[in-house]
Amino acid sequence: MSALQRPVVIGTRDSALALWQTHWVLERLKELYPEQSFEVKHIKTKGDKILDVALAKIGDKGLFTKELEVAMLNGEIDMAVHSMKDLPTVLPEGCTIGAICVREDCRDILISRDGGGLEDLPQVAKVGTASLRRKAQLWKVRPDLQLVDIRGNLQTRMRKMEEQNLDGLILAAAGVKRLGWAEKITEYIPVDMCLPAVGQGSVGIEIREGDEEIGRLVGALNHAESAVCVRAERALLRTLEGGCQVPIGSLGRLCGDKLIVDGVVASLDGKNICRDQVEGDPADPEEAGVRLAEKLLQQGAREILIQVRQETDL
Ligand SMILES: NCc1[nH]cc(CCC(=O)O)c1CC(=O)O
Repeated sequence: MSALQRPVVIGTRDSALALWQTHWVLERLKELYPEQSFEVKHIKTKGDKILDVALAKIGDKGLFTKELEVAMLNGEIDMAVHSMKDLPTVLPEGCTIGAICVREDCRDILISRDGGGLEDLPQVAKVGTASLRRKAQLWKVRPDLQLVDIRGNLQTRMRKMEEQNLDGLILAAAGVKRLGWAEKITEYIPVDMCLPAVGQGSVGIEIREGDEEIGRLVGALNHAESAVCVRAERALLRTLEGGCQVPIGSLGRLCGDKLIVDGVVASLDGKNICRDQVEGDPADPEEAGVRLAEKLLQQGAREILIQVRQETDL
């Protein structure tokens, strides 16, 4: 591919994790297109500015992505690098996903003060997580835990764990590993116990719809297997109309020539949990995601979601 006669501008949030992910994308692009010049532009999002309110209460879709999309549609940047899990399932008009990159470990992890796993935490231990999805699923196995809201970027959360005297912290493995803190992980939480967030562990590149040059450039970073799994998960979430404020988890996996998709919808207290699995065709991941969502809705997820929306007042 011939180089564009101008630098290609990559937009990113400025958290340490976002920068790590953006530099990973930048390095891959430079390897692929040594003749092309690139620039990185940092953009603050609403989610980076409002740090003292629980995400479930802000409840705003695109909290970590909107300012980047505006900059992209204005032509200030050519692409935006996101954690797929922060990217809403419906994108603004004019925006599209150019690539879903190879997925890191998709699991949630525990960092505990005493170095043990979930089972070793003392009764009524205080554990930090802001995610309703994690709370609901963990309460099912450890109803005694005090799960306290904790927000901010990864460094902030680690600091708050000390300051607030928490016994543990639940985070996504991908972010912790990317920041080089893998040795702090005291347990990988099995996905059978806690299904990850839709898209967790995968980095996505959003581009302008119809921008063929940029589309070709970033298309090379698409990882077919990861993309199939994440597309199925996103179809499930879109069908359930859940945002980060609703306890929904999902994981797509390729097993031979089959796509296996798991999904969960939970009440806020974790007492009512609806979880199931479907098998689908990797050639049509959306069909599998939608079918699983409909199956869950029939099995009680509809009532759970109505109740969650009332309780979170959104
Ligand atoms: N909600 C914040 C967020 N967005 C993406 C990640 C981790 C990296 C990933 O899932 O790709 C995190 C931190 C966390 O949940 O611990």
